[in-house]
Amino acid sequence: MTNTVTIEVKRLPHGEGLPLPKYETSDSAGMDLYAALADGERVTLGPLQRAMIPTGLAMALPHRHEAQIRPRSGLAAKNGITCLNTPGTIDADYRGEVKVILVNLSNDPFTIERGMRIAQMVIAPVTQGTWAEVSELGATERGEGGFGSTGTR
Ligand SMILES: O=c1ccn([C@H]2C[C@H](O)[C@@H](COP(=O)(O)OP(=O)(O)OP(=O)(O)O)O2)c(=O)[nH]1
Ligand SMILES: [Mg+2]
Repeated sequence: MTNTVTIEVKRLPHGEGLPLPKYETSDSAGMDLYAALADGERVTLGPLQRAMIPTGLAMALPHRHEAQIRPRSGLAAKNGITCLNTPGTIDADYRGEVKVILVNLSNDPFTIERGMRIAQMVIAPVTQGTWAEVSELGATERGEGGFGSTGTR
């Protein structure tokens, strides 16, 4: 059974008329976010250009949850479009508009219009950490090895 939590959502004026994000299939992890640009407005990203795209939504996530804004693989594979700060973090206490920072990593311009599904949002539980300061950390098999220390094959 899929876990669900209820998310309060407020449509901002420029979000009116767009559907609320939804899961495209029954077991999808992410809901696709729509670009809430004005009717007829176009944002064209040239190579390596970025833009913050409005979603027209503000939300109140449940305590101890976050939303992760992730790229859509189709846009990445076909058009080189990804989220610059992936995964973007939406904090549970954020009440502003959710925005998507897109960047064009291809050599061709890419145009975004109202209603395009530009990214996806995954809801995830959050664990906060508290520090326990020590003078020595416990020994492990890995130790300080990292960054390829185990080889490539
Ligand atoms: O892709 C994103 C990333 C963040 N946010 C919003 C929600 C998030 O709760 C807030 C802060 O994000 P973050 O902590 O990543 O940014 P910051 O640069 O650390 O800003 P702040 O100082 O406001 O925390 O900005 C978005 O709308 N889209
Ligand atoms: Mg922050």
